[in-house]
Amino acid sequence: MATELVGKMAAKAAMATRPATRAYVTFLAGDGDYWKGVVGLAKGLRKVGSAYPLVVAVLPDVPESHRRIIISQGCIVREIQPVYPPENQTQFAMAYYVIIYSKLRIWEIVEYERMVYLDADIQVFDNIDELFELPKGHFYAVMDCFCEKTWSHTPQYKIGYCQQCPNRVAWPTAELGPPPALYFNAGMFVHEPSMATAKALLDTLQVTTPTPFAEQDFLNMFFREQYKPIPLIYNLVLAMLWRHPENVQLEEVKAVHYCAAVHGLTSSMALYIACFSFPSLHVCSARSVIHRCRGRSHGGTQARRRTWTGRTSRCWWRSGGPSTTTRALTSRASRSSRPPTPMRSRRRPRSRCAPRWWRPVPSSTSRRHRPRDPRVPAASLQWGVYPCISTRILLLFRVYGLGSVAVHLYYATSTLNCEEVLSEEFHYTFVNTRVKLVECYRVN
Ligand SMILES: O=c1ccn([C@@H]2O[C@H](COP(=O)(O)OP(=O)(O)O)[C@@H](O)[C@H]2O)c(=O)[nH]1
Ligand SMILES: OC[C@H]1O[C@H](O[C@@H]2[C@@H](O)[C@H](O)[C@@H](O)[C@H](O)[C@@H]2O)[C@H](O)[C@@H](O)[C@H]1O
Repeated sequence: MATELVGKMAAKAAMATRPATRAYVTFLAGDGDYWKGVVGLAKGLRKVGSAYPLVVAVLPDVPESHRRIIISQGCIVREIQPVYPPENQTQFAMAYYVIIYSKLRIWEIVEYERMVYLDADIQVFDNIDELFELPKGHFYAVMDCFCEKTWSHTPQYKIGYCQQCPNRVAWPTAELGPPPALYFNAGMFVHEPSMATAKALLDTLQVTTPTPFAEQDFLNMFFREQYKPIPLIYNLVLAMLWRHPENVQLEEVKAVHYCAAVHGLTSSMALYIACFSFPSLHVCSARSVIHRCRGRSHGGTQARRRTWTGRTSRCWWRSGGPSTTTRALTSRASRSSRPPTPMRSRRRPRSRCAPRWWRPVPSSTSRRHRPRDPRVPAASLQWGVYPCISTRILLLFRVYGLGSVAVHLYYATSTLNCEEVLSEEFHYTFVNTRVKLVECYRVN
């Protein structure tokens, strides 16, 4: 507690002395729940002792009530005008991407000589102020992944090529020409606002055919020469966990991007909404679901049926470990009955690079000899998962309190060590029709 207080005082002092030429910036549009993501982002940046303010570029349609809340969290609200792409028949990957071109307005916030843009569905778990010290003249962002279904319109997806794992499927240069240029995720980037750049962006946009990933595709085209990849610890797109776990050093992750986290889990969302409105609903623990899954594991060789137990490693969230609520939920939940019907993935999981931190543990290895991470609730240490479970995500939740759902996420994939995930509690908020994970730090 004392260190946190010192961190905050240091951050306030640093903020007071440093010229306000640097700031984080996010984008907020509409009257949906994205403001909650902004609140979570503001709390996260404060909690990690960031020395710079958070500017929120809001479209005119953001209600006054939402603006007041984000201002109360110390954000600087800056209204921007919408930017629309030229009229075109192109289908965006997501219908609402049409408004996200307005993100380009942040180049007009020229009172800052350098800004770090973060989507409102990003949460920061460690200080990332060092990004402001990167050499000027480049566009810094994290490489994206092409493996989610949202990429099904691309040749990369069709042949199973991904820049995150270029050796898995070689790019067929003979048929398709040179491989695609490195492509970044536009949920986080470091940029230098300037009216000249803003004008060049908006003028170029008016003569550029819109594409499925809207402003992300556009920015990748515009900054193709200046783009410099930075480590994924600054923008861990959740899909990386089940697509390229070998590229993820969980203990190093500083910012998590909750996009593509629960695409297409419509029945689970319906389940959430049901629970969301019946506050006393209590659902089972991951453990009973795993036992149930064991009976359902599909395919896979006998060798693969061994119980694998990921090593006990630090959970991502540098908190002091799960709250008492988590422990209570974990232990209490383990007594509950019928688990929800596990989701089945519609597609057979793509061949994956072998996950790094998994290692086969002979069944004789008793739990006694496994190192115990004190921050991970005891219950979750007993869980191993069969790598061949095809179910992608089993969501277990208990509704409590006013409108927040404490969720114990269990990714029943062959790649994720459930200990890392189960050791944390999330607050779900509903962001439009897509459930997003936003860990909202409690109001301090
Ligand atoms: O209705 C919307 C849709 C998007 N956004 C903003 O645009 C960003 C990008 O949208 P989204 O996170 O849905 O994109 P994803 O990374 O999930 O594709 C969000 O994080 C918000 O900051 C918003 O404020 N309102
Ligand atoms: O407008 C296009 C968006 O493109 C990016 O999201 C994508 C990308 O992450 C894909 O890799 C996922 O598969 C996909 O689900 C997700 O929507 C940015 O994060 C977001 O800010 C925004 O620019």
